[in-house]
Amino acid sequence: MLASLHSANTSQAPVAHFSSEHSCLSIDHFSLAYAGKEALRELTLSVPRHRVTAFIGPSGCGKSTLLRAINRLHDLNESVTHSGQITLEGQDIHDPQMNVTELRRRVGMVFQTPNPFPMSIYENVAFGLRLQQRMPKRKRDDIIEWALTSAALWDEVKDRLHRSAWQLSGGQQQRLVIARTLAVQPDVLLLDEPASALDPISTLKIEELIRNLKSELTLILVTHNMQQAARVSDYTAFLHQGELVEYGPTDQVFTNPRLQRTENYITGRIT
Ligand SMILES: Nc1ncnc2c1ncn2[C@@H]1O[C@H](COP(=O)(O)OP(=O)(O)OP(=O)(O)O)[C@@H](O)[C@H]1O
Repeated sequence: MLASLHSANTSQAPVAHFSSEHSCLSIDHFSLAYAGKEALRELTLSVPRHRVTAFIGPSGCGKSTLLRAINRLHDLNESVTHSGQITLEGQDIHDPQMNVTELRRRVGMVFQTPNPFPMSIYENVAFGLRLQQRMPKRKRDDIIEWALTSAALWDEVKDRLHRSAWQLSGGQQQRLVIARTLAVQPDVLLLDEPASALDPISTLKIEELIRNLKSELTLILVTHNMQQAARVSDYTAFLHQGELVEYGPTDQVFTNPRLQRTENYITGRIT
């Protein structure tokens, strides 16, 4: 899959462009404001399928806002206004035909702090499946084993599936949350600083998991940790003050950025 570079019409940002055949999610001149204050400005980019795309940028540049927009988590916030378009596999996520529950099944979200539900390991992973139509227990058990295996947790929990999820370590809880999200078979996984609350060993496990999961789905990773973005992502987008500054193959963005602003951030001159 080759990314060509072109300039977005409005911002002149160097942007990797993927054909619709390779793109899973497309963001087209998307702007978002909280109570009239712009947090994202005219973002245009497409996210390639079965790759890890990292969003980096200083605090407050709009990374989490973008993830929440992709999941329509701002729907109940009346102060939020937006313009432009986000499409998932060609379908406008704000189209009246779009079922928001189905959107959130197709686009899973994992937050910074692990948030297992106060129930057993098994029930956590089964949670989303129970919202779907009735499923035979045998099939549900198979999916739970598959999701826990995909999240690299099965071997550690297979003998205590009915114990409380809260007995797990922080790193295991985060992998459980990822398993819970995978169980409903999303197309996209949004990860908002998924390892920043974890110790170094747990962080490496999450990074390895992210690299392995791209055979299953498309991943978008928000991280402050540039080494982490360089280690796990295939493409990197640099946001600054709500604008997309640069987007391209991770090696290129980190070793040969096209814009001075990107280099300033990567070398620590913008914090
Ligand atoms: N619910 C909200 N209401 C009002 N303003 C908000 C809200 N959430 C975020 N903002 C503002 O939007 C801008 C972007 O915030 P956002 O959290 O998306 O940035 P970020 O890049 O994820 O930051 P960080 O790396 O610190 O998490 C900031 O100016 C922030 O203050």
